[in-house]
Amino acid sequence: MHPLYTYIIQSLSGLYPDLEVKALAKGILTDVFGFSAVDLYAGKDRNFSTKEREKLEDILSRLKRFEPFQYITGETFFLGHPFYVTHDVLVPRPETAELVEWIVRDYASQEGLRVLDIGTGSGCIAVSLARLLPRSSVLAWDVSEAALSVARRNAARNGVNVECVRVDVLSHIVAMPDADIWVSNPPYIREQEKASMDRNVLDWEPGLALFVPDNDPLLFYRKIAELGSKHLSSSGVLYYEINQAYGRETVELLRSMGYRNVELRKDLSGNDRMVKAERP
Ligand SMILES: C[S@@+](CC[C@H](N)C(=O)[O-])C[C@H]1O[C@@H](n2cnc3c(N)ncnc32)[C@H](O)[C@@H]1O
Repeated sequence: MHPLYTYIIQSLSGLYPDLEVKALAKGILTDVFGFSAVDLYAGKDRNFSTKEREKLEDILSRLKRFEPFQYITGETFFLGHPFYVTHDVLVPRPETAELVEWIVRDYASQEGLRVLDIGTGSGCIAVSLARLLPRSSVLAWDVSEAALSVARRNAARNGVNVECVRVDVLSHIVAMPDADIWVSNPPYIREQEKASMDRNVLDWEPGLALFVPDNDPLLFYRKIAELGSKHLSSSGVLYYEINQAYGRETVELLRSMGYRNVELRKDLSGNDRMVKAERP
């Protein structure tokens, strides 16, 4: 094993689970410093400049403060494709990829769909749907202009068109688009859950993307469903990523608003995570 690999492991040991420390050590040396995995495991030496050494120390000190590795490198992969991430956007999660896969399976044979992604963040959902649904037109909303600029860069990076517009979905919206699919992974963590959250999320990811008031955890789901019941196309479908603690409540909310064929699904970890519902 390369001595730098061992050095990184020693520096981070005890701060993260062992497997994660190993993954970080490999990620730092291969993704950031361009080591090949073979050279790394063979312990093959290569010149490591003073500048590289300084950069490594900077990365380690940021990891010691639990900054997510994706923010340090400025990018991540979602459904196998590269996405820029900054502190203005949530790091895309694997559960969200499962939601995108559900939509793509449902609409595999259809072309020219109109899609609206509400709370687009990095644009991971919007950009992936633009890439995977042939000839679709995709509109992405977010209240954060900084997030929208990341989403625009990600659309360009992945070679797709996504129209990114600043909209506060909780306020009065003047122009509602016609769309066949509405998808949203809105903020859904209650303030009271902060106490049990990992520091890498709590200290570093944008609060605007995460939290809802304790007394109204379904705030975004209700508001978006209200708009959808009037403005989704007549055969339109709503897809949500949800808080695992609120599967039943979200389903009941949508049924009570007249949505049809409401379906709740679990993610790969077995938690209630996604809901699909047809327009009333
Ligand atoms: C949980 S993040 C999801 C980001 C991305 N769609 C994903 O799945 O990784 C929620 C997003 O909703 C945005 N947001 C928060 N409040 C909003 C509002 N009132 N109107 C529109 N977007 C909002 C946040 O800026 C954030 O980007």
